[in-house]
Amino acid sequence: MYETIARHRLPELLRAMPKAELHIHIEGSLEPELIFALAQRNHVGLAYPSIEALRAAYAFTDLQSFLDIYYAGASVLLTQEDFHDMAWAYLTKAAAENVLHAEIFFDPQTHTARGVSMGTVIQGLKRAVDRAQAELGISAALILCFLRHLSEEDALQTLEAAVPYRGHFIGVGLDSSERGHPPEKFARVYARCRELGLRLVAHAGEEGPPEYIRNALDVLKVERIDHGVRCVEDPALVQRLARERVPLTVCPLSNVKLCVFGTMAEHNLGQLLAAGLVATVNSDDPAYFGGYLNQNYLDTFAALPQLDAGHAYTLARNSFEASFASDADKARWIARLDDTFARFQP
Ligand SMILES: Nc1ncnc2[nH]cnc12
Ligand SMILES: [Zn+2]
Repeated sequence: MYETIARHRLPELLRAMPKAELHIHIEGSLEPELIFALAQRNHVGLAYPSIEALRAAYAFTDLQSFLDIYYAGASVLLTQEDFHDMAWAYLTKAAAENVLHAEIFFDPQTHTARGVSMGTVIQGLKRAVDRAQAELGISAALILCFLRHLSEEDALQTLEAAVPYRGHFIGVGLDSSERGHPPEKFARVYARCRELGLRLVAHAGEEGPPEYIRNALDVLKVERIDHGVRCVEDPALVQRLARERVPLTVCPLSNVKLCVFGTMAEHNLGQLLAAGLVATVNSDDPAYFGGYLNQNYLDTFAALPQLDAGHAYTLARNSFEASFASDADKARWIARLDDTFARFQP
């Protein structure tokens, strides 16, 4: 229906279209400038002498090489104000990119292991979420992620520490080092999360095999898969994901920076959409991977010639439909999306 919109208008359209972001680690939005400012404010020492030296270290060979530097960057976060400032900086940028709704991951174990309380993390983030709704008109919700390189016992204790703040987050996810830490390692903690009525997602099929995607669905009973790009290695799984309309939160710039794909031209987003999957575009860790949400859309569409305005519409619509927002909010946002595309029609 929108294929008639000229290719040269795509960048303008991609920027203007309303969209949701469903895969953003808030600690991955921490820009080097803010890392240095918070280090100074909190008297925390850093391993890098300057902002430029830190940024120069952002050359990753795989997920683990990134995670090592990402956890080091998060060490400057100590107070509620720090968590607020980090999330506020992200939400300000997202609102300027026509993101109407963001579902934001946070990694409490990264902070509680350093002696920062669960309340400090969650209340600081929640203040930014509430302020962004009031001052920027952007809707946001928090998703607590368990670190999969740690034990399930640690995840269970983390969940119990978060229960007093149950009203401040909508769901749980699973992130960090994927290989060697399969979803079934977290079966009991996800069962407890289901009892608590939390929404469930998990990273799977980023570096891990298609079996991790299957087990995230069958054992953890997740509602969305974060990344999931390796599903294409298992055609029966692709068929199932399409039939059951399981959303995939794909992160193109991340995938290239972490060498999941050699170049953006080799990314399989076009293949996922052609297979009828409910794929979405997301930024993952924008401060580390070279761009926020619109840059992900722009670079992907520039590199994949088969993607046109019809795909842009599908991706934006998928982002709303795959969100955990109310049906009324989804309908309102999709109406705004339709209005934007109508303006671009020849
Ligand atoms: N891309 C990613 N995969 C797994 N864990 C992460 N934590 C932050 N970004 C991540
Ligand atoms: Zn991620």
